[in-house]
Amino acid sequence: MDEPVLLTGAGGRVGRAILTGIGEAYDWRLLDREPVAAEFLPDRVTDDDVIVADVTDEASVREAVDGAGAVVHLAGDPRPNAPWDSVLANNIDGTQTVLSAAVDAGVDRFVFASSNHAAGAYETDERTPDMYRTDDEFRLDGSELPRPSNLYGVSKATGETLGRFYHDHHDLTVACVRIGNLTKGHPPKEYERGQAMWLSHRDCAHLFDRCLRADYDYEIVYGISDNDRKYYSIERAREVLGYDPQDNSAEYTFAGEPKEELEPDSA
Ligand SMILES: NC(=O)C1=CN([C@@H]2O[C@H](COP(=O)(O)OP(=O)(O)OC[C@H]3O[C@@H](n4cnc5c(N)ncnc54)[C@H](O)[C@@H]3O)[C@@H](O)[C@H]2O)C=CC1
Ligand SMILES: O=C1O[C@H](COP(=O)(O)O)[C@@H](O)[C@H](O)[C@H]1O
Repeated sequence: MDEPVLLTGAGGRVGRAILTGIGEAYDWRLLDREPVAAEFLPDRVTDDDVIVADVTDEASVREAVDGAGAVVHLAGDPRPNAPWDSVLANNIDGTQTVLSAAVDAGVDRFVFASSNHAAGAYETDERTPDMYRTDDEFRLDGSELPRPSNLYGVSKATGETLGRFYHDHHDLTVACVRIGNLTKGHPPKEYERGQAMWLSHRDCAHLFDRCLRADYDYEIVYGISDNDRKYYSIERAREVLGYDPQDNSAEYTFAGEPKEELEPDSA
């Protein structure tokens, strides 16, 4: 891509994973309401490319998106127990502000950080905990209707719908990534659900790279590594985006230790 990519929420956990993995592959504009730590800034990023602003501040967002070819929109309140006033402002109004500015600026594609919590209510008492286990065949694939776990999940389902609206009416290419549970170095410890939806840092960066490069129209995909335990299908992401994850929570013990290091030396 020749034009810059605007990354909102650049200083957060997902933003840092993306910048660490593919920071040198694009010309970035980074927007966050907090300063982005210098250690995560790609080499070519200058002070002019870093915007400290809120995504609900329309004038700042319009300036940030001007001339960008794509937007990766991460900024928002990530707390599953976030209150309505926060998700309404940061997640719903913020996403609409960025989408609206993006189409007005002629941006071609928009990659949205949705969440497992947009569909968390499929995890019924009858299905859990079996669905978190390797031998269970239940799968969600992104074609199902949203069933949010909480108001945060409602805000993510709303972001997906806003993306659909701007795709249908303004021809914007949109990918909504229902991110599972991103942790660095190892899967969430002693947490079956978290290990079923683990997204490693390198698979996260690779998936967002594929969202920026692949040819598609509007997609909802799950963002998890290739975990043996899984209840989210990653087949659509493989087929349409060319996602080829390298990590699997089964390569770690339940306590989060890499199994390889525990195996006796075979030499
Ligand atoms: N970390 C995870 O496992 C998952 C994350 N997500 C989504 O990914 C996105 C990023 O999440 P994380 O990096 O984990 O969260 P984070 O809290 O580490 O990062 C969010 C970043 O966005 C910024 N931000 C928040 N509200 C803003 C606003 N109104 N204007 C400008 N900047 C704002 C924050 O300053 C922060 O740097 C969120 O939308 C979250 O809902 C979804 C599923 C799982
Ligand atoms: O959307 C999100 O989901 C992950 C996983 O959810 P959890 O309920 O298992 O913790 C969460 O860690 C992350 O903060 C959130 O943004």
